Amino acid sequence: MTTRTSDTGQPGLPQARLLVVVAVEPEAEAVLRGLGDDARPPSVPLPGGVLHRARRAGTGIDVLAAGVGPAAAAAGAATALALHRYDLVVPAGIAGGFAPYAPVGSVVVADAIVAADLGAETPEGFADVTALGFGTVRHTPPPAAVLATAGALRAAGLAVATGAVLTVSTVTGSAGRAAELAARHPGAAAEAMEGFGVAEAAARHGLPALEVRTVSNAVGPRDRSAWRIGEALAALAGAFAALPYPELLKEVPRG
Ligand SMILES: O=C(O)c1cccc(C(=O)CC[C@H]2O[C@@H](n3cnc4c(=O)[nH]cnc43)[C@H](O)[C@@H]2O)c1
Repeated sequence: MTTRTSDTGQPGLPQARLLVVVAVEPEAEAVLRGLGDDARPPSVPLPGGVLHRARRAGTGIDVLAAGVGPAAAAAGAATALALHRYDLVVPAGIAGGFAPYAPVGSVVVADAIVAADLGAETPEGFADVTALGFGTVRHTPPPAAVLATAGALRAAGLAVATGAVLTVSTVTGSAGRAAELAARHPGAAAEAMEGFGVAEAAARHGLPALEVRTVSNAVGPRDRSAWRIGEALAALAGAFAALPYPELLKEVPRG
C-alpha cells in the first residue's frame, strides 16, 4: 500500500506543487539548471524513475526522469502522483518541430496534447481510438496557463510557438509520414514521445497537464547529423528559467 503525502517528507523542503516529467537525465539536468536550484536535496529513486526535488520562490518543483515513450512516461508519472500531491503536471523535454512553426532551438507550449498513432488502420485510412469508440486521444491544457507560459517565455526573448504536440511511439523518419501527420493535425507544432502518457496519468488524478518542448530536430526525413540536442537542452534550461512559476498556478483550475 502506498501513502500519498502532502509534503515532501524532507525537512526544510517546501511542498512540491508542480511535477515536471522528462524522459532522460540530461533533460532533467537542463530543467533543474533552468530552475536555478543548485543546493537541492538528494534525488529519490522511484519504481517509475528518478525524482529530483527543486524549489522556487518558497514552493517545490519535482522533476521526474521516467524513461522514453508514452508507456514509461505514464508509469513514472502515475507512481509520483500516487505518492505526492501536485497541482499541475508538466511533460517536458526535447522534440521534433513541424515546419514552419517550430524551428530547431525554439520552444513549443502545447495547446493540445494528442496521441497521434493510437488507433487502427482502416480501408478509409487511420482511425483514432476515439473514432473506434474507446477513450480519448487528446488532452487540452488550461488555455490561460498556455497563454501565461507562452507570454512569459516570449517576454524572456525565447522563440515560442503554441500548437498541438503530438505523442508518437515511432519517431517520424520520412517526408511522407511528416506530411501525413501534418495533414491529420493541421497546425501541429511538434512531436515527441511522452506527453500523452503523462497527461493520461495526470487526468486520472484529476490534474491538468501543460506540455513544454524545445526543438532538437525537424520532423521529416531522418538525418542524425542535423540533430541539435545541445541547443535544445540549452533552450529547455532557458524555458524553465523563464517559467512563470508559481504565478502559473493561478491559471490552473483547482479540483
Ligand atoms: O533515430 C532517430 O532518427 C531519432 C530521431 C529523433 C529522435 C530520436 C530519439 O530517439 C529521441 C527520442 C526522445 O527525444 C524526444 N524526441 C526528440 N525528437 C523527436 C522527434 O522528432 N520525434 C519524436 N520524439 C522526439 C522524444 O520525446 C524522446 O524522449 C531518434
